[in-house]
Amino acid sequence: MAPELACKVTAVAAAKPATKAFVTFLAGDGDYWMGVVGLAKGLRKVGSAYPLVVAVLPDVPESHRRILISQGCIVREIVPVYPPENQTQFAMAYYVINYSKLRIWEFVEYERMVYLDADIQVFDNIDELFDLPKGHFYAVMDCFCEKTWSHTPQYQIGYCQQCPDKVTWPAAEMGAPPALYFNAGMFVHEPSMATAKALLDTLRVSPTTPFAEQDFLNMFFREQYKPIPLVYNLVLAMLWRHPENVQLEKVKVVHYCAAGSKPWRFTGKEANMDREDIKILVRNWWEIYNDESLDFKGLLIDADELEAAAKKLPIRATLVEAGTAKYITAPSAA
Ligand SMILES: O=c1ccn([C@@H]2O[C@H](COP(=O)(O)OP(=O)(O)O)[C@@H](O)[C@H]2O)c(=O)[nH]1
Ligand SMILES: OC[C@H]1O[C@H](O[C@@H]2[C@@H](O)[C@H](O)[C@@H](O)[C@H](O)[C@@H]2O)[C@H](O)[C@@H](O)[C@H]1O
Ligand SMILES: [Mn+2]
Repeated sequence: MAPELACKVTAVAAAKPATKAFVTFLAGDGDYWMGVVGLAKGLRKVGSAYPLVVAVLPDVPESHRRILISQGCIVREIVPVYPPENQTQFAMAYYVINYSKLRIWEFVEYERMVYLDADIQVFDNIDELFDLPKGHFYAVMDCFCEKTWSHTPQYQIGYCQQCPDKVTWPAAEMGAPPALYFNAGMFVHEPSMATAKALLDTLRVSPTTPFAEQDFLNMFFREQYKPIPLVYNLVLAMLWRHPENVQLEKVKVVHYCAAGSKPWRFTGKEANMDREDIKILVRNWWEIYNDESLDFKGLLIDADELEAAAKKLPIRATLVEAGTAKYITAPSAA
């Protein structure tokens, strides 16, 4: 075996198994796979040391799974989680599938994971999040000012946790103000079968609510929740709702969650989508998505082995066959 290859293989073989990883969620046969590819390339661009796991529902087509594997992702199929009898109108009808995110607590081969929605892009290295003290649930505070919150008392009186002094919470009439509430598009968690079971057992007896699994996670982790700075999950509405809280040049993670802001289907026609800052953020997403230098290079594998990989076997092994020195590097930054 060529000496330079031997050291490569040794280096890979010696690499510790990944006990930390980013994880995202993919459902359906629509275009969110483009968000996952963008995220995988973004994490590679910032030189993250951890792989990207993609929890896919059974309805994600093989063709999309192959694309994700070719970008170095570790594809894991999950069993869908359906909420109890659906008594409520979700803020967005498709939110019903988002309860399946809860399966990522079952990924117990990882001791720590950072969850990122597929409509998120990472523009600066955030690996430090994996080393935050254990025992807490870390996520960024959300904003209550968008119309999607019109069902809530805080929206009706113009109260938002992002500016608690602007409209004082009328405790006398309305009791205690709402607990700090996080956006569930990004969070740091510790997989555990006990937590996974407790989540599903609790879900079974919890009423569904407009923000689906986001509301549920806020209720479940209410005592452990620790806010982390907004730079780790810029919910786009903050740009026009609370610009005083945003220093865009310091933002590390952008969450394209505002209506009409998904970069891969951006038209610029919806409210606020004609803003210069939004157009720049969408352009920045596309620059990463289209950058071929960020494509995953480490996969030297023929079709039948890709077939095996597409059957959700995580690619971590080093395959070296005498004669045909083929090897797969463990996905580094996804
Ligand atoms: O058709 C869909 C809708 C949602 N998602 C996943 O569910 C997450 C939450 O949905 P979304 O980000 O659209 O919600 P928002 O943050 O905009 O409220 C997405 O980021 C994807 O990871 C998906 O894979 N396919
Ligand atoms: O299923 C509920 C979803 O709720 C959240 O999105 C909302 C929330 O951020 C609101 O505050 C915004 O107003 C809204 O635009 C945005 O879509 C999460 O981002 C998403 O991952 C998912 O949990
Ligand atoms: Mn999102």
